[in-house]
Amino acid sequence: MAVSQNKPLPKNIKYGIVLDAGSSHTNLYVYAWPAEKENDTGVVHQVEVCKVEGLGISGYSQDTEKAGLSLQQCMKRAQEVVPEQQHGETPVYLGATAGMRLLSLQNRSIADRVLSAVEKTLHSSPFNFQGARVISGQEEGAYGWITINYLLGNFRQPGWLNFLPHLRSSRGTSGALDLGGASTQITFVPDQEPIESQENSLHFRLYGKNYNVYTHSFLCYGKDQALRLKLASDLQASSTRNGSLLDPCFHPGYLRIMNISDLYMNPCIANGEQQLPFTQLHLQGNGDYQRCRMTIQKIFNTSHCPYSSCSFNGIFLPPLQGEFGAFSAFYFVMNFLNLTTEKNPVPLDKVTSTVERFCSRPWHEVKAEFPKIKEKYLSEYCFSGTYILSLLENGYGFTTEKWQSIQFLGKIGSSDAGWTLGYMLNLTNMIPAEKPPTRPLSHASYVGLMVFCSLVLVAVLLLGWLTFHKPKCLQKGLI
Ligand SMILES: Nc1ccn([C@@H]2O[C@H](COP(=O)(O)OP(=O)(O)OP(=O)(O)O)[C@@H](O)[C@H]2O)c(=O)n1
Ligand SMILES: [Ca+2]
Repeated sequence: MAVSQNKPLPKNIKYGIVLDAGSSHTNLYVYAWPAEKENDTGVVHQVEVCKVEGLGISGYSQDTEKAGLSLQQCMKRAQEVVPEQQHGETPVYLGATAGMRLLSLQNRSIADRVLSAVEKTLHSSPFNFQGARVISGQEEGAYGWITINYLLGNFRQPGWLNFLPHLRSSRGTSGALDLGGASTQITFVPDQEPIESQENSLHFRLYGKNYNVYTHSFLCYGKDQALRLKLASDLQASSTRNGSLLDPCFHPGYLRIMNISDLYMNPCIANGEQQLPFTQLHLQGNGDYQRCRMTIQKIFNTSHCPYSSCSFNGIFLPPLQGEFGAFSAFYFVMNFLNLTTEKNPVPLDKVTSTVERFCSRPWHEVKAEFPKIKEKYLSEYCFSGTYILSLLENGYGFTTEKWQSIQFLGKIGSSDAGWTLGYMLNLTNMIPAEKPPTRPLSHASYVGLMVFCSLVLVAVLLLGWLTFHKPKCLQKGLI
């Protein structure tokens, strides 16, 4: 085999920027990759994440201009990270998710104004602005799946192993579970083919391989909207006359006051505001995991299924298959509960008992233990932990055994797990349909191979010399 060498070129790094305009907040990601390796798998990585201060862009419906202004600080940060001479060639994309999907359903013209406001800010930056749009739930699921499999190296078929077919990477892909504030996605390659429902079926050809992927995005089943669904269902079931409600999903001693109009002001709650004799809801926590789980259960309708199997609300779900990576709020919540630190997945019964114990702790104690965590997050980890268990166990059917195939992940290497990287890879045509031809060895591998061959040669020569000119000490033995 002839060994050719790639001369080390001066590093030519390219950059790309994606803004993830989520329902609860916006993150700006800067990605970088060596220009000459553009089509390799696994070379693009995150070099910066900037968290935009304040609300998600859909939260500025009352003052749409502010949605644009809110992005300025992170755009400035991106200008510091990307070398100035490359600003003009660096693409910027903004993708908005479920918060904007809901706002569009509620009031299309306000949603358009929010998008125009963010476009204005991005246009005025020195980067190459490529567009701001609301991405579909299907895209969100698909790009999340592409991101994690790209970062985990599951698309990689190492060229140098190709002549040893039995060693060739036979690992499959990993499913993706994403939990946001307003929607949640499940995406994986099922065993069953074909996929029973067209709208849940995606087809990709990546690096010379075909993938038939199942995906579904549940709008309104992100953790913030799911809490609203639960509260609306609790209210409907209760006979409260003054708006006081005991809530088992909050800690004992926790109190929250909400405006009824805020609760109902959104398209997730189908039957809208009923004639209630009060305008405010007084929630009083009592930290009871079992009851919390029962109230959450009610937001999953499992009464009908027009397919061979369903998750809930009549949505098709094929049998779960393979490993899963669970990220965003799945990770934030599990990580807070210290359930992501061990090497192996934490068993389901331990997760359940941890959430149960956490829910039962008095609020003043929890607050004193975690003074630095935002109260909005902290007060909801009991609900969120219980919701995650309901969604995964009852919604998707992860049994005790299948639970072990879920890995909760925040980052893979330096990159956050999420849909943004997959989105950029796709829009910049960085994932080829066919496998790129095997490249000659990289400089580092070439040097390594040469050093290795030299060492082998020296060892052989030494052995030969020892065999024919045995030194006296070895002939007699040392004792
Ligand atoms: N350390 C953190 C960070 C976030 N959250 C919560 O996690 C949820 C989801 O966050 P994220 O995945 O960022 O959702 P978005 O992308 O904003 O929402 P969506 O994808 O639905 O548009 C939010 O309720 C947020 O309050 C949390 O509990 N702890
Ligand atoms: Ca999200």
